[in-house]
Amino acid sequence: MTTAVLRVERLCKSFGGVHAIRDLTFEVQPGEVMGLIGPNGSGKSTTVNSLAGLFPVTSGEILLAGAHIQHLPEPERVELGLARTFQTASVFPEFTVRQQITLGCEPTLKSPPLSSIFGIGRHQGEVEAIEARVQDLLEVTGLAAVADDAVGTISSAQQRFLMIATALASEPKIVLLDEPAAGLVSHERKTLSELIKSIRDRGIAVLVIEHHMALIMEVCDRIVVLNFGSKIADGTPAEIRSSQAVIDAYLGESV
Ligand SMILES: Nc1ncnc2c1ncn2[C@@H]1O[C@H](COP(=O)(O)OP(=O)(O)OP(=O)(O)O)[C@@H](O)[C@H]1O
Repeated sequence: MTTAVLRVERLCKSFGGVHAIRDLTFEVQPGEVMGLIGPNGSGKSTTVNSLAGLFPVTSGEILLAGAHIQHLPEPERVELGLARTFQTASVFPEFTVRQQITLGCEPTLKSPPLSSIFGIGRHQGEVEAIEARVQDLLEVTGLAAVADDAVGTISSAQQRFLMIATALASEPKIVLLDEPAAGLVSHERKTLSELIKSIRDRGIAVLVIEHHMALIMEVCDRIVVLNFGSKIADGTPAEIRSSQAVIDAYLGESV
């Protein structure tokens, strides 16, 4: 039996009297794309933020490739193979696209912090490997043409792809994508769905939060549905589409 890349067990997170996540259990298998959907306020972002270590959980367990991570700070989770993107682009506008992705490689380096950008104290053996990794990510995310442009000058869609490239630079076992399609137009969403599939084809698991149902139904192998912080369904896109509980809580008759 393969070990799940991510296992969430009986997770609870409360903010004062607000129970944002209640007793949530699910698994993501290696190389699987899992969608996390639900109405506004159902607990999706709280789940991703809890997994990434943005704040402590109230109770429950989080296992990354079989190891408990719920007590670890965010940077250690990244080093162990859990990467994420944010709903809003959080980048350094004065850096070039290439530098921004290079910075994403830092958690995997033996050299001192920021040596990948400033070139001081770098292990020579790492230099070529990093450059090759960054070039590969520029190409896979469609950013090669703007590699040497300042981050602040590229389009908002390109900034979204840059966030994914930066997350992938840490060579994760799983990447958490928080509303990656927000603000994208149709042809950009198509590029995004191809990118998500190519991430899976590299053996990296993906957990994606998204309100754009056509994208979710197309790219996901499995979908977990939340409502009021609790899981109300877990199944294939076809199963989710026909679940009466999901239709009642979230989808309506629209898909
Ligand atoms: N930092 C916080 N402090 C207090 N309450 C919070 C906090 N973050 C989230 N909540 C509450 O937790 C619940 C779940 O919110 P969350 O943002 O996780 O939902 P969501 O499914 O991601 O919603 P959306 O689709 O609108 O992004 C909501 O009731 C929200 O008001």
